[in-house]
Amino acid sequence: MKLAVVFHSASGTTRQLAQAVAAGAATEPGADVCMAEIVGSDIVDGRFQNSTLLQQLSGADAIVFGSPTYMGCVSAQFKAFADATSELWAEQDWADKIAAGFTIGANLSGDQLNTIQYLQVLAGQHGMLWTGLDIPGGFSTKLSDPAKHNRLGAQSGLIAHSADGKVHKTDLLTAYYLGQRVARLAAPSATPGKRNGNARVLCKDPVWYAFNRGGL
Ligand SMILES: Cc1cc2nc3c(=O)[nH]c(=O)nc-3n(C[C@H](O)[C@H](O)[C@H](O)COP(=O)(O)O)c2cc1C
Repeated sequence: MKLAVVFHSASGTTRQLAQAVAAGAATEPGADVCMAEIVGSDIVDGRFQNSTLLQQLSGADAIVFGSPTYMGCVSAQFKAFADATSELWAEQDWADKIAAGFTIGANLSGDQLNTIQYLQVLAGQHGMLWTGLDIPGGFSTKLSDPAKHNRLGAQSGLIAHSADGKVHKTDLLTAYYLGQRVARLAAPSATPGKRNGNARVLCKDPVWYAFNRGGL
């Protein structure tokens, strides 16, 4: 199973989340995970021109989209990438791939949800199958989750917040979990509507990469 994380990041916080998503996805047995970063030189005269990256994504079973929130939506660089997928859209090349998304903003309520919803619409246009987070913020009565994943409580995708350029450990752990979840759902053994194998193991310790498989 191949999973790609495609993202844009100017100052590195979205990149850290992307790395965490990829690391979480890599824990799924048989997962082949790649990071695809959208960079300025991919964009020529306002158009995203990196056809190699697009081909790479077409070969994936699951794609996780990541962008910083800029002015209440994805960054211009991410949007240039999204516009360039229109030829693939015409063929519905990405139909039935699993999709998910994440974003980060400097304000606690900095309109990040609109970014997630844009990513969800993008996935919908491609006929992809969107997956969010199955963690109800701090309100779970069934989960033992001392790390308090999904601290900001968004479930359509991961919303993170950083006021100082540092990424909160819990946001990284939630990104890691999102990667695990997407990889698990994209795995050939996945059964729709059922959790399989080692599903839904939350980290007990909010330390980056201190993944504890004895979770639940
Ligand atoms: C042009 C621009 C627009 C931004 N707009 C928003 C915004 O609408 N809401 C928000 O919460 N943060 C906003 N931010 C802050 C960024 O989302 C935040 O710094 C983020 O961590 C940057 O991600 P990066 O480190 O991956 O580049 C904006 C930053 C820039 C440069």
